[in-house]
Amino acid sequence: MNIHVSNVSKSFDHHLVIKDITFSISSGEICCLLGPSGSGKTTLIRLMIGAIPADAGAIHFNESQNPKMSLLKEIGFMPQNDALYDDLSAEGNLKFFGGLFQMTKSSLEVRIKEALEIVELTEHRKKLVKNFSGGMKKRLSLAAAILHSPKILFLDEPTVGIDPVLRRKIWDQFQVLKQSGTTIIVSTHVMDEVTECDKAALIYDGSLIEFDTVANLLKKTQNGRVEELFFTASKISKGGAVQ
Ligand SMILES: Nc1ncnc2c1ncn2[C@@H]1O[C@H](COP(=O)(O)OP(=O)(O)OP(=O)(O)O)[C@@H](O)[C@H]1O
Repeated sequence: MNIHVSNVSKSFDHHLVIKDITFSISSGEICCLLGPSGSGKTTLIRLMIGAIPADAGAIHFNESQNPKMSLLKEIGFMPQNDALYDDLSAEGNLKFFGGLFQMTKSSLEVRIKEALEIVELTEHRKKLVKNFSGGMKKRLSLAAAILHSPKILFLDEPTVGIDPVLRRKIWDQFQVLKQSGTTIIVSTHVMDEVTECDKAALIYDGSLIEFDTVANLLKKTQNGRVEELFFTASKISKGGAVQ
């Protein structure tokens, strides 16, 4: 599904935190949201999934404006802070989330098995989540987000606390999802992950200061290094030109 964000703004307590943001992402693209802490990445994701209403502007998935009930099943969301039930097992959590998406018993069973394999939690499926490490919770959250095979996947810092080997595996999985047409929006502070993405949105203090392909953005930096994108962001925000 394509995503169109048009002139979206959002304030909290009279403080404007998302400022007239417009961009588009095509089906099967991976777009990362880059910006310093507090720049508005999570808020933008929450606006896109329809968890909070925009004060102005609109968000469309293909031709349909979100939020819309019929679009719910098309959206997968992995929040920054895991939204899991501590007193349920890994499998119990996935059954619960699958139930929300009204998956049939048989497809739920198949998808739980697949999702647990992807995040390497098969052997821990019966364990209560309260006994999970932070990284295991993160992986289970990811399994919950992809369980219903959403057409759009929103990931808010998905690999924090995950070791490099599994992070590589998870990104391989994102690339597989992309190949099958899933559109992925991911906020990240991990530099290596930026080069996995097709497009990047640089956000600073609630404004979209750059939106382009990662290849084009890297060409605009002084040394072609991903880290420079962050410095670019702050230079632009201070009125400096991109060198
Ligand atoms: N529910 C809320 N009520 C009031 N202010 C909020 C709320 N949610 C976010 N904010 C404010 O909006 C701004 C953007 O926050 P947001 O969490 O979107 O940033 P972020 O880029 O995701 O940061 P991080 O990288 O640290 O997760 C911050 O100033 C934050 O304090």
